[in-house]
Amino acid sequence: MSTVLDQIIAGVRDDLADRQSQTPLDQVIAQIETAPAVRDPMPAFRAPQLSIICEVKRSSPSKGSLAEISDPAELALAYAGGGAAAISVLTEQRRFGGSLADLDLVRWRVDQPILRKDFTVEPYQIYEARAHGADLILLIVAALDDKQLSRLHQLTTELGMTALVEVHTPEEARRAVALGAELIGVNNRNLKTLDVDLSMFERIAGAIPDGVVKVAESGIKSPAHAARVSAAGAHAILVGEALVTDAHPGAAIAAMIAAGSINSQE
Ligand SMILES: O=P(O)(O)OC[C@@H](O)[C@@H](O)c1c[nH]c2ccccc12
Repeated sequence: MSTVLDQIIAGVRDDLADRQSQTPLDQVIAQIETAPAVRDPMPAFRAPQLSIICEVKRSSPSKGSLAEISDPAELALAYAGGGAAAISVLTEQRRFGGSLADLDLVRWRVDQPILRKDFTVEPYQIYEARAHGADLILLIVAALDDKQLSRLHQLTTELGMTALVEVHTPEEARRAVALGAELIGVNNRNLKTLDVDLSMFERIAGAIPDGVVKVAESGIKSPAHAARVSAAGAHAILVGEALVTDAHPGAAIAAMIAAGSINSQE
């Protein structure tokens, strides 16, 4: 039976084929020449305080529509004002309502490193991310075999970007570590069923060696949640829904950073 992840990826591949026929790869590669320089997100993630990657997300397969977001750059600026270490922009269209145009808008107005959040399955998407000014891309281990994973990871590094390598099981964490990933995200949401369980991070973080930056992703809605994953070893959290649905996202971010940084203030 096909999982939600399989269905999402089938749509992503269709949309990708359309873009590839409109803009051949050599044109995308030529666009990289004029793209802004890549920003390195790792120093901020390695800082003693809890870092937050704040997500621009209009809708999701689990919740449907979350927020209108007529101006993604305006929202990203509010995130930056609250202390975001990086901004995640969902570019998947069918289920998340995003686009590369959103990425462009945010890139023009915000100085923080930007994650192009999509279901990366082909090198084309990585060139495209770089051409549109992304600094990080997402690699979902559950969606890729080891050969694809290592090819896509290597290309990301060659283009000067950072890969956020996302896992949901101890076996996927083992594969991410074997790849040499320096930034690993534990998704508390199972992309095959969409169930969220905050204890996933706690269960998997211990299997990720020191030196790797650990990100707790999904289902983090409050300062208490931020404190919980920080106590379990998260250097950063990735938050979408709780911020796009909050009237004062900047204040919500500041409260999460404060609650999640108590452990680091020894
Ligand atoms: O909105 P939330 O529950 O705060 O989650 C944000 C982020 O973790 C989530 O959007 C996400 C994590 N991994 C993904 C992979 C693809 C699309 C989306 C995601």
